[in-house]
Amino acid sequence: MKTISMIYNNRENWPVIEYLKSNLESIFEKYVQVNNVFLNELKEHEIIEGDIYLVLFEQMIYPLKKHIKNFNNVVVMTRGISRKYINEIRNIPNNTDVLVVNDSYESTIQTTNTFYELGISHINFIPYEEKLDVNNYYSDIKIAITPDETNMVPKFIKTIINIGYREIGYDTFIKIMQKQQLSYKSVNRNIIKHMDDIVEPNATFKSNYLNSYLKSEMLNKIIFNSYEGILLTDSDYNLVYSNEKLNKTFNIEDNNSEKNIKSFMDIEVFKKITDMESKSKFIKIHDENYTVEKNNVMLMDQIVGYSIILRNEKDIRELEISLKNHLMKKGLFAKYTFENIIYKSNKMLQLIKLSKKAALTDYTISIQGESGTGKELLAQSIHNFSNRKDMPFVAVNCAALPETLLESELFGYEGGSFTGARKNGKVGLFEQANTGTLFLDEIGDISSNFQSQLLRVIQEKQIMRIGSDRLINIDVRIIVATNKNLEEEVQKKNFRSDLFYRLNVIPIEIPALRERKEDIFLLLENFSGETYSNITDEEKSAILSYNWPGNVRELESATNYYKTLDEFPNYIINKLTNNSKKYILYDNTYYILEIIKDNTDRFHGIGRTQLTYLLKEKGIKISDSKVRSIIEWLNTKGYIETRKGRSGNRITQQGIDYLDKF
Ligand SMILES: Nc1ncnc2c1ncn2[C@@H]1O[C@H](COP(=O)(O)OP(=O)(O)OP(=O)(O)O)[C@@H](O)[C@H]1O
Repeated sequence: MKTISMIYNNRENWPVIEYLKSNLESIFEKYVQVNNVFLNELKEHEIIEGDIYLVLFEQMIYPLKKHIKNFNNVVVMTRGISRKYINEIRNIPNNTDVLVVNDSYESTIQTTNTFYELGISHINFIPYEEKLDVNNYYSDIKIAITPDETNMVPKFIKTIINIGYREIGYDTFIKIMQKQQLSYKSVNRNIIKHMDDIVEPNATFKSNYLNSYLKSEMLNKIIFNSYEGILLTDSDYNLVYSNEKLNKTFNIEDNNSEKNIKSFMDIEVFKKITDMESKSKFIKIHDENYTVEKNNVMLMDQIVGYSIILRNEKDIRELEISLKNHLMKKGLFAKYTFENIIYKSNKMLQLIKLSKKAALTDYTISIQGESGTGKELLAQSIHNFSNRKDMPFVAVNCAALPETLLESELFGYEGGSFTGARKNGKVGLFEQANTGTLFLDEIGDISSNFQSQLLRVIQEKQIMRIGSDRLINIDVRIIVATNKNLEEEVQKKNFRSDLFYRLNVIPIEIPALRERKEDIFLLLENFSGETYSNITDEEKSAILSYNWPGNVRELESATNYYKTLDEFPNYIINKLTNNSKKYILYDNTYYILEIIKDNTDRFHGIGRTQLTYLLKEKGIKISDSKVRSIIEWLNTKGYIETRKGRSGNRITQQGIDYLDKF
């Protein structure tokens, strides 16, 4: 709490003394204590205590010389006039003589000056002097203005405009506030309210104050509540500003400015911060990890201070998680990174090197590759490696949607713009992907009309929702993918060449799996897990010689098949044996299906026990649980039907067709 010493000559005008005290207290509330000091009661060299010495007139400063130590804290009070009386004064006819009466000659002059400074000059203000009020000196004057000193107005004057006690001017409050760092929210609010009530000569001052207050409030809102700790110091590391987060980190009581930051930091932390040469550094503070960024504040070529920003690793992670959660909830999230791409081949190594470089740019990337080669996996990895990784990743399969739907999905629409449209309209995927990445899969399949629309969006970086005439700016990185050869499509005139060149800025071609056989076993090992060691050499050579038209996706499903049934599908093994019946050795599924077929007519089907018996009879060693799982798989494929009771398992037409393929 600060003390304001209000200096008066004497106690004569007690109501004003009380009034001014309450005026000060109404603005500074609990933050100040007001003491009245009367010059005529002070002893010879008596020192007045106080953080601020508030005097009514400049003339009072001189007598204070003997009683105060620090003249920096003397403030001369300005006074304003309540707005409600001004119009009454303005309505006085031109050139009228008006007597101004106040309790002392000094205050009478001060009041008169205030009127002139407020631009009221159409009347003649005559300052009242008691000693002249003899011999009808003022007898021609008919109107008097007084700040509540009506009893001092000569009796013959009938019209008195009482403007009430003059209030303390807002510039006085602001001076006190700035000198004593009393810039509390409620104090600022009180001053602004007070400004509306009184008129003061210095109107520009008022608007400047209001603007700077609004600006600082806005900055405060952003900076003060930031999740980052923000600290501003002078060049000697004395605190100039700290926001709430920083105050909490270091337990700083508010408005502790002019303190050296050393006073609230551990010496090691202080040293690390002051010694910092690089812009950013990791520092442990109270056992938590922070990244600290320090920047010089320059004036001409001199360092006048430092701005220091602290980010708690935990907060950054939480922020990332909450953004990711939000995007995940909305499905706008890329799951895969380059770490998830399994490869060994040099071809893939080069491709990943190129993709990583491309990821760091904002150029459009065009991925070409057969189905199942990992185009979406690569697109997601590129997004997660790019600067947009914390922003949305939106994938659209262009071949899966009819043209009109694709258009409304991508561009969105205004409410009620077509039949069946949602009432409130729809935000398109371009907008949802804003600041992130849009992955357009199967781009080779879009209609020529849609090709034109897409070209426009890519060129203009703006979209317009269907049914709207408002352009929306978008900042989206586009990755397209196709299993078609787009160059050939351009030659065949199925794809616009201008769009092709726009999309093909960085072309990446993923080789088919058969063109990078080195990757096959590594992928197989990853997909099969523990069961990898059970895979026989014959199976491996079959896998290697198979040409994998479905690429990695097909290898993944074949491995899942193996994990369930302990063997690979016939069509893979068959390739090795070149259509010879030897495959049966490797393929119990085929053998079981054949037995079921042979038994379907005779017994209307065959039970599992009987089946296992027949298998054993033929010298095939197979566990009961294995037979069960093969039966289940054949059922799910629709190759057999399993009925309860004795009729057991029967082959279906589909099963017969499947067998016929071999
Ligand atoms: N190199 C790889 N490492 C690990 N998994 C892979 C690899 N390549 C592809 N895959 C996996 O194969 C499957 C198919 O990949 P993806 O969907 O990315 O292929 P695509 O080329 O986009 O297919 P389509 O053309 O059919 O859309 C996915 O499960 C993916 O995780």
